[in-house]
Amino acid sequence: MRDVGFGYHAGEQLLSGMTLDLQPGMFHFLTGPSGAGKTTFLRLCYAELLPSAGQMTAFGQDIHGLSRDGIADLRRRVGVVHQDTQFLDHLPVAENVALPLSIAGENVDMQALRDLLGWVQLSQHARAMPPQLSGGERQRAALARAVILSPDIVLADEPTGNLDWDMSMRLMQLLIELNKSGKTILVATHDLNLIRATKAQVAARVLRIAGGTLHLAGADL
Ligand SMILES: Nc1ncnc2c1ncn2[C@@H]1O[C@H](COP(=O)(O)OP(=O)(O)OP(=O)(O)O)[C@@H](O)[C@H]1O
Repeated sequence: MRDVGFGYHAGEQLLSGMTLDLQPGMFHFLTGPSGAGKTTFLRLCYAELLPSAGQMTAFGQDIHGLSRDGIADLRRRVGVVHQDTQFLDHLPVAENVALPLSIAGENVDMQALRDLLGWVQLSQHARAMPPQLSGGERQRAALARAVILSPDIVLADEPTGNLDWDMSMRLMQLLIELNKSGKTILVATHDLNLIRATKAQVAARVLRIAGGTLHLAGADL
C-alpha cells in the first residue's frame, strides 16, 4: 500500500498516509491502542473495505481495478481469523471448517479435513457443535477454517483475545508453524507479552497503528 487512507464517514479519515509492503513469508504483528484501527486495517487487507485514498495492490494487482472474480480470488489467497469467530451454530465443527470449500464449489477431501482437524487438535470435536467448544477450541477451529483453502497470507484479528496464556501460546505455535511452512502471517494484538514470546521463536516485524497512521515499531518490543 502507498499512502493509503480510509474513513468510515465521508470527509473523515480514520487512517491516512499508510505505506507498507507486507513481506512474503514474514511474520507480522499489528499492534496499537483499542479503537486505533487494527480491524479496519485488516479489512482493507482482504478488500472488505476499499481505501478512500492512495494506492493498494494485492498480488500485483490494483485493488480498485479488481473484478468480482478478482476479489474472490484475492480472498481465496488470504485466510482470515475474525475477532468474533462467526460459526454456523447448527453445523458441526468439521462442516464449519470445510465451509470455504463448499462455498468455493470444491469437493471436500475427507482425509485432508481430518488431517487439518488433527493439526489443530480438534479431532475429538469434529462432530461437536460450535457452542460446545471452549474459547481456545473455537479459535483453533477458526484457524483451520482460515487455512483450508491453502491461502498465501493468514490474517488473525486478536486471535488470543479471550484466551489464557497457555492457550494463547498454543495458538501462536500453530501460526508459527504456518509461517515456517512459508505463509505470510499478520496478527493484530495489543498483547505485548505475546509479541515478545513469539519473537523469541520467530523473526517478526511489528507494525503499530497510532495517531491515525501506521508505523514500524521499535526493535525493543
Ligand atoms: N463499520 C463501522 N462504521 C463506523 N465506524 C466504525 C466501523 N467499524 C469501526 N469503526 C470505528 O473505527 C475506529 C477503529 O475501529 P477498529 O475496530 O478498526 O479498531 P481496533 O484497533 O481494531 O480496536 P480494538 O482493538 O478495540 O478491536 C473506532 O473508532 C470504531 O468505532
